[in-house]
Amino acid sequence: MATATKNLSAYDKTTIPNAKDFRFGIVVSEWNPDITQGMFQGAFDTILDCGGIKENIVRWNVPGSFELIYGAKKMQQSFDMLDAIVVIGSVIQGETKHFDYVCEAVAQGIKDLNVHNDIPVIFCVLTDNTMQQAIDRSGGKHGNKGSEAAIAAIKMAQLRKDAKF
Ligand SMILES: Nc1c(NC[C@H](O)[C@H](O)[C@H](O)CO)[nH]c(=O)[nH]c1=O
Ligand SMILES: CC(=O)[C@@H](O)COP(=O)(O)O
Repeated sequence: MATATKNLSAYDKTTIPNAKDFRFGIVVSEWNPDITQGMFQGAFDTILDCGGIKENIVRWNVPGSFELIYGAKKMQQSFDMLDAIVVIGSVIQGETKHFDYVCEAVAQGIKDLNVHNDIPVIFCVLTDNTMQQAIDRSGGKHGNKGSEAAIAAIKMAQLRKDAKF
């Protein structure tokens, strides 16, 4: 289903686990900061709306989306009690193929963290053709991908908790 046919911020709280006991890490890229800050706010607000506690949310910033990989890895090594991590980035097509390499590298790197480590890392990285597409998906007409990512983080934290018993 294309984003254009759904609202990224829509969720039914009755279907979401309570987030009160979960601790979240959020790594935020500083490229396209208005976009990434909008997604951070969406994620932060959604976690609190679902019962999360602001003191249980830690935020680190990194220079660009490529650095989300290392930032998430080091966050896992620095905090042994996190239940899920959300990485937030906005990659927008420029004149060259750099967009392709950054997007592929970040997707593969975050995938690898999920494969090799025990903390779910949620991929909240917009890969847009234009700034308007990014605006539309970070609190604009298509909702907020940060909210969608927060819901995924809560659900995966619960899955990880349930899997231990
Ligand atoms: N063009 C964008 C970048 N490029 C920077 C890379 O992510 C990286 O920081 C650099 O190559 C140094 O390693 N990053 C974004 O997040 N968004 C872009 O649109
Ligand atoms: C995704 C990028 O790195 C890109 O925005 C950089 O722009 P350009 O391809 O024009 O150098």
